[in-house]
Amino acid sequence: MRDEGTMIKLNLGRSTRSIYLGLAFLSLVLHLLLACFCLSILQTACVLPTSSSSSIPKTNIQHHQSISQSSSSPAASSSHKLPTIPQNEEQHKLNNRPVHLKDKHSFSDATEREKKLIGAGKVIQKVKGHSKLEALFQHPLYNLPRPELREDDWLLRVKANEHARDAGSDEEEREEPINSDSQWQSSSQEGGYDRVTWTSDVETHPPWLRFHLGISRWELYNRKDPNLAQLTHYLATQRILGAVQKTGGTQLKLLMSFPNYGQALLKPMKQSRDAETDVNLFYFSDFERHNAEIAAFHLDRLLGFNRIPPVVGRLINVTTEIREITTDHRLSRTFFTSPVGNVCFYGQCEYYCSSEHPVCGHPHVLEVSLAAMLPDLTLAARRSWRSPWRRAYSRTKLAQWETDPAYCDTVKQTPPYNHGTRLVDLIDMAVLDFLMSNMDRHHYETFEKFGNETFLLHLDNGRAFGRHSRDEPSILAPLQQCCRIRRSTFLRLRLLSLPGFRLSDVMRDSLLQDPLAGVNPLLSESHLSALDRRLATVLQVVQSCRHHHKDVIYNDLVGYDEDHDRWTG
Ligand SMILES: Nc1ncnc2c1ncn2[C@@H]1O[C@H](COP(=O)(O)OP(=O)(O)OP(=O)(O)O)[C@@H](O)[C@H]1O
Ligand SMILES: [Mn+2]
Repeated sequence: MRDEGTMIKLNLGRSTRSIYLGLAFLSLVLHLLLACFCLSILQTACVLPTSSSSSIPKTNIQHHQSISQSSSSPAASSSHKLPTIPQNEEQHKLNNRPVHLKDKHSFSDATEREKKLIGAGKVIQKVKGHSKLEALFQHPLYNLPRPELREDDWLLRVKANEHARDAGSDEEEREEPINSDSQWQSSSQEGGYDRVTWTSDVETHPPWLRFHLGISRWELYNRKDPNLAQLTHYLATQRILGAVQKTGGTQLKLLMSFPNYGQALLKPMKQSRDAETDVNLFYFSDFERHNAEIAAFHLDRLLGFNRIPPVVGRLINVTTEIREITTDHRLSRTFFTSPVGNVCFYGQCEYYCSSEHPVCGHPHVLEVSLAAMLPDLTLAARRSWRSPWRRAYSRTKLAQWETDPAYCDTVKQTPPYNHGTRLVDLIDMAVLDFLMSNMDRHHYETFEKFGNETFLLHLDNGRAFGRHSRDEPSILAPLQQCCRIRRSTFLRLRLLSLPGFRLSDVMRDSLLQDPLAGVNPLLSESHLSALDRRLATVLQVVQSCRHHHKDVIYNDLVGYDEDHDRWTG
């Protein structure tokens, strides 16, 4: 029995061992199969997103996909060169920001959101290859020879520092902070500001300062200046140190300050993007729109004017970035929590500053526009000019230009419109305003330093883009009544009416560069197509002028190749 027992045990032992061996072999084969299977799946998964991202992003999701490939784009990488942006700080702030982006893929970590905040459009253009926007800016009409600038054609120059020998300063130790008599030294004693470490060497200047130093007699910025992208990135990402109400003007706006003395003018989102202005509301009662400020900057740049300070969209936290840091009691007093738990405020101003017209976070996050501030008035005084075609700002009265068909003859004889380019500059502004349906251009400004020989600043565009279903022909009155237009403007307008450069298309492309484009398109399709319709109207008015008058075209392009004229239509 014992032997039998041992036999059985031995037999059992042998068969168990072979069963184990078999099982081990099976599991090995299965593992191998599994590994092969996984590998093949992983490969497909890696290929898929690349192929789908080669198309023009149309939805939010596709948009984010193409942005997520942006880490190596020049826009993104150049931003790392900025000396003033502490990366950790930005990440920290972004991490604290409640997410309300419609990012279905939601890897939604700080880096993703940061990528969204830096020039998304640059990436989109890359993915698309040769975009209409790129083609437009490569056209000769956007690369005309620039007038040679003399010393007094610059708005500001860094004061030569007698003690610091800047010439050929290749030793780093020599980079001293600007001395106390420097015009760039701020008198502000508030805490939190970075120690000023910039010198007369441009490389050390923060983007806002480079913007100020780049303002010339003929334009606010050079479109090709790489500092432009750095400035918008700066406005979109810098830590907010201060927020106070800006006085002057009628509606609520805030002056925001950043660690290295940069400042921006903030206009908050008050209505949804698609809300059309009530037809029964007079133009002077209309709300201001943050997206109109952003879109106006892009449109002005597309028209080749470069007369609007750069404006960028941003999501801010009204609690941590306004309420908790403001020193403005008139502002902080107006904060409250709405019935649904959103943090709101209304500030103190002439129009719409009441609890019936609150600006509300969601519950803390608010869309705003941030415009780069112009140099302080003590450094660069500006003159405000009343527009000859100013509206009556009355429910009953009409202005003279609305009833007098020969009004322009009077204007043409009145200084400064009787000399130089002032009249055609005003007409440029009328074209811009008609395209975006801005009826609120009561004044315009110029820099005092340049006298009458200079460009016109197109500030305050918050009431543009209110209605897309209607056009307002009276905005074109200066063009219609004077029948005069700059040749460069006319040729660019004609170019923008061609399918290859269509205004609505380049505008859509350009607006994709704004960080808020990742939240919602900055202009609805109806507003974009209104631009094409209005452009056609402008060209018709010029056409009809040319039928009835001589001297319609003011030739500011002497020597410009006529072939380009023919080529653009
Ligand atoms: N980017 C800027 N930098 C410096 N100053 C600016 C800037 N934008 C506007 N301003 C100044 O602030 C003033 C008020 O701004 P804005 O015109 O946008 O406000 P508003 O409330 O719409 O004014 P209004 O009711 O008079 O139209 C302007 O007259 C202008 O002088
Ligand atoms: Mn205004």
